[in-house]
Formats: sequence, C-alpha cells, structure tokens
Amino acid sequence: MSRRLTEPKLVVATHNAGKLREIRELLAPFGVEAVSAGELGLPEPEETGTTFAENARIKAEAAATASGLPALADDSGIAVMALWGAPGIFSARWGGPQKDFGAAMARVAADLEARGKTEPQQRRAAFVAALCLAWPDGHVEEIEGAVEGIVVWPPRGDRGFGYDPIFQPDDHQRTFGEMSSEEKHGIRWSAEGGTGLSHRARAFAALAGRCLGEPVLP
Ligand SMILES: O=c1nc[nH]c2c1ncn2[C@H]1C[C@H](O)[C@@H](COP(=O)(O)OP(=O)(O)OP(=O)(O)O)O1
Ligand SMILES: [Mg+2]
Repeated sequence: MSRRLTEPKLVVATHNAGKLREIRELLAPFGVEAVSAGELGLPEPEETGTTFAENARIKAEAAATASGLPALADDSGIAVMALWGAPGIFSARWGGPQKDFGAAMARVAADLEARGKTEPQQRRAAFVAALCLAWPDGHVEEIEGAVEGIVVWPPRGDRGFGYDPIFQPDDHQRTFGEMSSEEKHGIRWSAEGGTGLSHRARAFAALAGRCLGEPVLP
C-alpha cells in the first residue's frame, strides 16, 4: 500500500542549492513546509549505491532517521548514450570537490569528440531522477523520471544548474540552461494527474499523485 503524506512538514534531503530550489517550487502547490538538510545541519551521507534509486533511498532514509521527519531525496544525473551511460550516477562526482560543472560539461564534450560523435543524433542523452520519500518508521515511496534529448556544445544559457547548459530536450529548441525554471519543470496538473518536462518534474508529478494529493493552484 502506498502512503499519503499527512505531516505538515518534510525535509528536502539535498545539499545541492539548485535542486533544493526546484523541489521547493514543485512542492509549493501542496502547502507542505519544506526544510532542507543543510538548514537542519544534517550530514551528507556517502552515496554508496550503484543505481539512482539506491542513492536516493540512502539520502532519504538518513535524513528521516536523523530528523524524525519524512524526508524527500533526489538522486539524479545525465546519462550519455555514446558514453555508455556516463557520467550517470557519477554526474556530481565529475564536478570534483570544487563542483566545477564547467569542467564536467567540457569532459562530456571531449569524450564525445574523442569517439568521433559529432552529429546531434550521435549525442543522445537522458537526464534521470530517482525520488525517494522516506518516513522515520522505515516506510518508503520511490519513483523515477527521465527526459531524453541531445548534448550540445558549446554550452548555452546560464540558468538552472549542473549540466543544464549542454542538454536540449527533444522537441525543444533551447537548452535547460536557457529555460526559466517553470519551462524546465513544464508541470501541468489535470484531473488525470500531472505531467512534466524535466526528469525531476516528471518523477515529482507521479510521486505527488501517489503521496501528496491535490495541488492547490493559483
Ligand atoms: O536538473 C538538472 N540539471 C542539471 N544537472 C543536473 C540536474 N539533475 C542532476 N544534475 C546533475 C548535476 C548534479 O550535481 C548531479 C546530481 O548528483 P546527486 O548526487 O543526485 O546530487 P548532488 O550531489 O548535487 O546533491 P545531493 O546528493 O545532496 O542531493 O547530476
Ligand atoms: Mg550527491
């Protein structure tokens, strides 16, 4: 049985400011108070999983246990087909200790170049997000979302975070780095549920339908 969130407050179990902002925007129509792992001074658990889902669960369970509140974690990344799915779950780690995503994006481009992958159709990629909502009693709700597109070079746009400037989703002419966060989310709520554009928004819409109930729209 899936569980509905009845608590008025949850922890957003991330130390990534860009992600935190997006998750807060997505949560806004549900009237849930969101406090971040950073604000609570929670430690950053080691991401020892081998899948996005495992790592999301590690982060959500650690935050729920430490805080005594339900916790929502996101583990995500970009998987480039011609690079056999790299950087994948290592997307954050490619930024290095300095979290230098200019360098990480350049590494993706250089690796594609080195393999002779110069045409857009050879540069297919997907952003993937696994969400885990964990309660202190051990119950978890899990979901994944993905969006396909191509890697572009040079980077375009200075919005968003991480790899946004080199990812252009299918059926769009602009990169996530060129989109407002509303466009990147692309959230549409209807009686049938929610749809989204970004990997995170798609996963969130599905999780919301299962655990958060009806959005209160302006
Ligand atoms: O929408 C996105 N737009 C651009 N880049 C993105 C996105 N979503 C994930 N990414 C990349 C960058 C991020 O650093 C990494 C996630 O790694 P991931 O371990 O899940 O997050 P993180 O270490 O940055 O923060 P935390 O673990 O505290 O949530 O993938
Ligand atoms: Mg991380």
